[in-house]
Amino acid sequence: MPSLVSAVPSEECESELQVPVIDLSSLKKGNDEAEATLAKVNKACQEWGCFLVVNHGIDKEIVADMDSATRETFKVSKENKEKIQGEFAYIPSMPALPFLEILPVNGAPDPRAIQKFAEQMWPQGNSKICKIIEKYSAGIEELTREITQVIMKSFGVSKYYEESQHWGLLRMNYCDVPPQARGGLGPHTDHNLITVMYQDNSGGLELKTKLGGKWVDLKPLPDSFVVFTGDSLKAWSNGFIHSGIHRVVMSNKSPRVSLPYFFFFRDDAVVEAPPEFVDDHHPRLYTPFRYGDYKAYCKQIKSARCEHKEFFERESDEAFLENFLGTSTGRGNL
Ligand SMILES: O=C(O)CCC(=O)C(=O)O
Ligand SMILES: [Fe+2]
Repeated sequence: MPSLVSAVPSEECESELQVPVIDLSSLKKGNDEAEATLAKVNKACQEWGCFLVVNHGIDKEIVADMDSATRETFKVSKENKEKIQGEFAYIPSMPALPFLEILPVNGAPDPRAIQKFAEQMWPQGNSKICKIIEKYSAGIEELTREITQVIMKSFGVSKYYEESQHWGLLRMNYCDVPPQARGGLGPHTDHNLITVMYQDNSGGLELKTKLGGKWVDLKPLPDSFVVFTGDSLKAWSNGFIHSGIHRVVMSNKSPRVSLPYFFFFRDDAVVEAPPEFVDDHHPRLYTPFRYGDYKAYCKQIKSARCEHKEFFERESDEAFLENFLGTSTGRGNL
């Protein structure tokens, strides 16, 4: 399979330090253009674990409405936000998450789940915000599935994409840093397959380069979404796909909104690299594991760390996946 080329960052990436921008509309054009875009996606996954998408098909009005709806939602009382409980609960600002609040919209884009969410936030519900979240989350769900398939296609393994194996979670992030302070979200990788994220124009999002470990600004690009490939895809691709360390560092800015849509394996799915990723030169790096076990492992460690301030600043020198599996191997980012 031609895509199995070990990732060595090209000079172009090293010098310009610019995360690749993928024009999704080019995939629907002639074969040559589509092939070139797939090659770019493949390279971005191997070298960066991150890319931006443009011409993705989600109207900018829907995104702008969702940005406003998110700001409106965070204005509700803490008591109401705390009603969001369960596996994915409201997370108030914590010592390791200075000035960041996180609200999951569990069950979106299902309209009944969104209505339940709105009723928890506002006693009378909020049909306007429900409609906005419905439209946005349906769009981002479809886009995320499309991007997942494009990534798999770029590695020649799209036959393994199974609609029912995956699900998504929309989260609202709100970061309000007081004057003279510094805050955000500490360095981490995402544990899911991919994350497709809107960020407003505040800035502050950074990605660590795979080789060299330099922090690169993921500057807001109008009408784009940021895509991170996570630990699950790294394991599933036998280490070919990179899981990029990223963080948010902000000071002296007006409140920042971001909307990550996390795409997961189902808990009982077994994450196992298909044979296309394994050969004599690329032995199997990760023992197959049940995704739910890995998710629980990460959650336990992360929850404990939220209480400790040092985890905001601390460099993520730790590889969750390798520690979970008790291996010390990896391709490139350890
Ligand atoms: O808010 C951001 O820009 C990043 C969020 C993020 O990395 C996460 O929630 O995992
Ligand atoms: Fe993240």
